[in-house]
Amino acid sequence: MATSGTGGAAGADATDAGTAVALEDVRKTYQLGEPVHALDGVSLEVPRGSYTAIMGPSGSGKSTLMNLVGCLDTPTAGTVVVDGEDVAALTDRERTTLRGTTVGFVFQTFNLMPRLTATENVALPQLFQNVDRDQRRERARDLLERVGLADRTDHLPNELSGGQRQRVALARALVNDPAIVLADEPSGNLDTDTEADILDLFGEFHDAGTTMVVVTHERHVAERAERIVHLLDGKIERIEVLDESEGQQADDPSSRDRTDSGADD
Ligand SMILES: Nc1ncnc2c1ncn2[C@@H]1O[C@H](COP(=O)(O)OP(=O)(O)OP(=O)(O)O)[C@@H](O)[C@H]1O
Repeated sequence: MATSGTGGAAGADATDAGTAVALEDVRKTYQLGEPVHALDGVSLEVPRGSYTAIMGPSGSGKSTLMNLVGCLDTPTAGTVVVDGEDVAALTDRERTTLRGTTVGFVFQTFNLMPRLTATENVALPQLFQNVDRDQRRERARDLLERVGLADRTDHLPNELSGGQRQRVALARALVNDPAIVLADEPSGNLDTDTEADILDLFGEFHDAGTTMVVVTHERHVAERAERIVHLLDGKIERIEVLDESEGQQADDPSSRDRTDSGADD
């Protein structure tokens, strides 16, 4: 299950209960003067409960891909299916609901509310979940403790360091226990110890069944995943299967370091 063995069959499996995210021949073109083909025919299946890293040079389309999977944007062509839903077929309201309940998004810019404390920021997404105030605060404080901020719960964002803000954003992304966590450069601002704590936390969520998709420039961060999708010029260059922990790919040398034919035109 660590990788799609069938390449271009993403669409066929799009509503498969075992698939968290399916992209089929996805294109995203920005029209700013000269058209920019940020994604140029990407097909990818992300199995439920898997841990995927996305790597690639600056401008290769990583953030564009994450925005599509996070239901923040729609493709120019092709289909994006998240948790069984074709994102393009949803109304704005349905897309917002899917984003709020199924996906936890850790942005490169943290988007914290400046006038809310760390606890209030983390508790915010639960407002849409019918959780009462005390429970919201308790859950938020618990997560802040898990990201190492037990002593900063009442601080405002501008009273926190960049790395601490990053951890508040992470706690907020996890607060609704989303089925899919998307993280764009999650450890960019963190010192080595904090980074290790965050990556351990990702590992815990993955062990508990959460689907993890992490964009990173750092090889050691990517190596926490089961596979690395390498993007180049808006296309999947290759998919590298790591999968040390599961052992299920160990007998299948053909699945290592291979090119996913479904990703190519
Ligand atoms: N809103 C936009 N309007 C126009 N062009 C855009 C827009 N967003 C991204 N692009 C262009 O699309 C391409 C892919 O950008 P994207 O942000 O997805 O790359 P990336 O791999 O995430 O890069 P980085 O590692 O630098 O964050 C780039 O050439 C970028 O300039």
